[in-house]
Amino acid sequence: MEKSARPRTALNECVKVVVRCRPLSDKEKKEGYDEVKKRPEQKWYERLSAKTVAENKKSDAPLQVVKVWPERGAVQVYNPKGQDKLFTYDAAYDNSANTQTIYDEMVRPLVASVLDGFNGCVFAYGQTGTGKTHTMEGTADHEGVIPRAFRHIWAHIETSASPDVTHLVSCSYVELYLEDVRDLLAKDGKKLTIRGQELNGFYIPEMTSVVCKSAAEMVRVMRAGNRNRAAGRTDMNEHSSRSHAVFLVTVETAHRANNRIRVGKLNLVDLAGSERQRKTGASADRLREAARINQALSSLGNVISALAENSPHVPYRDSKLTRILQDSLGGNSKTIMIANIGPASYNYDETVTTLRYAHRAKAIKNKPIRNEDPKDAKLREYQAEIERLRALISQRRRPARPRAPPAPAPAQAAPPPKEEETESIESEHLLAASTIEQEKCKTEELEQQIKLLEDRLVQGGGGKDLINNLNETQLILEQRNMEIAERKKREVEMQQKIDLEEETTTIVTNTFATLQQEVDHKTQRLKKCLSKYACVREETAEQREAHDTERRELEALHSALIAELRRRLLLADSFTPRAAAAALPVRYNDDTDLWELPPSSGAEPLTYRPTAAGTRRPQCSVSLAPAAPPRRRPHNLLDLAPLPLPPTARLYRAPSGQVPETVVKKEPEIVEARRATGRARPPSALHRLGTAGVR
Ligand SMILES: Nc1ncnc2c1ncn2[C@@H]1O[C@H](COP(=O)(O)OP(=O)(O)OP(=O)(O)O)[C@@H](O)[C@H]1O
Repeated sequence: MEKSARPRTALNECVKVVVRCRPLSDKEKKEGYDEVKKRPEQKWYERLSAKTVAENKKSDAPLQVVKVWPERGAVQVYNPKGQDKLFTYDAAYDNSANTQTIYDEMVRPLVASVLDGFNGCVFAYGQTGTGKTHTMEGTADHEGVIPRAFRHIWAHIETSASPDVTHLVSCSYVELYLEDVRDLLAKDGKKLTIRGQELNGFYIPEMTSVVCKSAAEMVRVMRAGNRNRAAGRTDMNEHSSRSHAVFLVTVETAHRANNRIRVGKLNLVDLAGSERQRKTGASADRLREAARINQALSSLGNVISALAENSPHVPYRDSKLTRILQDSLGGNSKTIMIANIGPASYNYDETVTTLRYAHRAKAIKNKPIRNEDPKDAKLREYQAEIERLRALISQRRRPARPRAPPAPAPAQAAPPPKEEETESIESEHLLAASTIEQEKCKTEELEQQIKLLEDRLVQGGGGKDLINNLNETQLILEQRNMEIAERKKREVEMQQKIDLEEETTTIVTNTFATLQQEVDHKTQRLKKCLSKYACVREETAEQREAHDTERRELEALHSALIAELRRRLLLADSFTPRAAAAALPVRYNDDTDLWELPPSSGAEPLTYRPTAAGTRRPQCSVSLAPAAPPRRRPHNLLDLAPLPLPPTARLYRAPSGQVPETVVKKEPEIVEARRATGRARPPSALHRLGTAGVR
C-alpha cells in the first residue's frame, strides 16, 4: 500500500475467482439442513425432477441447495422457484476440499509471482459465517492461506540463498472498522489516513512495518494483530469478524549481479461478511457495525460491477475499503477472489448474490507489472545507509596527520619548563585521550548500527551448500504440486470449453436424413433457446426481488439507525448548553478524513464544565423566559411540546411596492408574542431532522 513507481505498459490479466463451499455447521445440522442423501446422485447439470423435489419436501427438512462440480469449476444452485442456477469459475471446491489444495492449486502461483516482483492480492468474500477467516487465517488444526504464504515465502528465500542475493521481508496489518483505518500492530491501535489520488492509487503512509526474519516471526506478528482486531458474537457466527482486515507482506530482493531491486507486495484480505439484521439479531453496537460492513461491501459490489461493465467511472472513492483495494481491482496486481458460500437453503438469497458478484468479478482485468527499482525500496535505503556508515568508520580509523614537531629551541636558551606550561600540556593530553575514547565509542556505535541494519537483511552465505536436504525435497515437492495444479487447471478449462462447444458441435455435425428430422431438431433448439430466455427472465425477476429485499433490509436498518440518531439528538438538544450548540463552521477535510474548524472560528476548548443555560441542571425554555407565568413544574423537566414550524406561505406584497399596513403592524406583534412564550429560538437539530423528511 505504499507508493510505488507506476508502470507504463502491462499485459491484461483477469481476476481469478475461486468458490469454496463449507460443510453444514452443527447448528444447521440440528435445524435439519443435513440431508445430502435427500438429493439423489445427479448427472452433470441434471435438474431435480418435480417428483424428487416433492419427495424431499415430505420430510419438512430444508435441502442443501448447493452442488459443486470441482472437475468443471462449476457451482449449481437448486432454485425452488424455477430453473437451477449454474455458475462457472476458475475453480470450485466442495466441502471435502482443504485449504492445502486451494493453496497449491490457486494461491501458490500468485505468491511465486510476488516473489518475482509483482503485486498480488488474495481476498475472501461472502456472507457472514461462510468460512472467510477459516480460509485466510485457518485454525490450530487447519492452517489458512496466510500462514501458508509465509512458509512459502521463507522456503523460497532459504532455497535461493546466495551471497549475491539479499532479501528484506516486512509486514503491516491494518483493519477497517466503522470506516476508520486502524493499525493493528501499533500499541495504541492508532487511526490511519489513506492518502493519494484516484488516478495514482491510494496508500497508507503511517502504518507500522515490522521487519521479519522467519515464517514463525510473521505468524507471531499476525497473531499479535489478531488480538487487536474487532470481533464479536452474532446469531450466525460465534466468532464473527466485525472489521475488514488487510495483512500486507512486502518482499524486496536485491541482485548484486545487475544491481536491481524487485519489490513484490502481497495483500491478504479477510473481509467482514455481509449480514442481514433479522438473521444475525444485531442490535446497538453490532447494528452500527453491520451497517458499516454492509455499506463497504455494497461499495465493493458497485466497483466490481463498474469494472466488469467497463464503465468509464469506477466509484473507488465511495468507501475506504474500495480505496484500499483499488490496485487489486483493475490496477497493478494479480488478484484472486475466494468467494465463500454455505450450502443451506436458508441462505439461498445470500449464496446466489455472492455467486453473482463472484461471476461478475471474473471479467475484471488487471494490469500487473513487475516492480523494479521503485523509489521507496527500503532495501536500497538500508544499503545506502550501511555504505555511509562504513565510509564514516573508515574515515575515523584513518590515522590522524601527525602534528608538526615544535620548533627546536636554541640549546643555550632552554630554561626549565614553567609549572603552568606543564599543566597545560597535561590537560592537552587528557583532552586528547578523552577525544580518542569518544571516537572509539562512536566507531563502536556505528559498527553496531551496521550490524543492526545487516541483521534485517537476509543474505545467503554458501549458495547450494547451505540448502539442507529437507528444503530441497520440499522444493521438488512444491514444484510437482504446482505442475499437478497447472494440469488440473487446464483440465477444468478444457472441460468448460467442451461443455460450451458440445451443443453447437452436435448441431453442426448433424446431417438430416429427412425434412421431418430437421424440423424436430430445430424445434428442439427452439425449445432450448426458449428455456434460456425463460432463465434470463427469471434471473431478472429474481434480481429485482433480491434488490427489493435488500432495499427493505436497508430501509429497516436505516430507520433503526434514525431512531437511534433521534434519541441521541434529543439528548444532545436537551442537555448541551446553547452556546456550545450554536452551529460551528466545521468543514470535512477529504484528505485527512477529519472534521476541521477554521482557525478564526473563535471556538475555544472548554476550560469549564458545561452547564445548561448557566445552571447545573437543564431547564425548560418556558421557565427560563422572564415574562413566563410562574410554573409549578420541577425545573428539570424537558419541554417536549412541538416547536413551531417555519412559515410555509409568503406574505402578500402590493404590486406598487407599498408594504401593506396590516403586515407592518402584525409582524412585531408576532415577534413579541413569540418572545413572550420563549419560542423564538432557532429550530433544534432534531427539528431540522424532522422537517428534512426523515421519519
Ligand atoms: N471449510 C470449512 N470446514 C470446516 N469448518 C468450516 C469451514 N469453513 C468455515 N468453517 C467453520 O464455520 C465457522 C464460521 O467460519 P468463519 O468464522 O471463518 O466465517 P467468516 O466468513 O469469517 O464469518 P464472519 O464474516 O462473520 O467473520 C467456524 O466455526 C469455522 O470453523
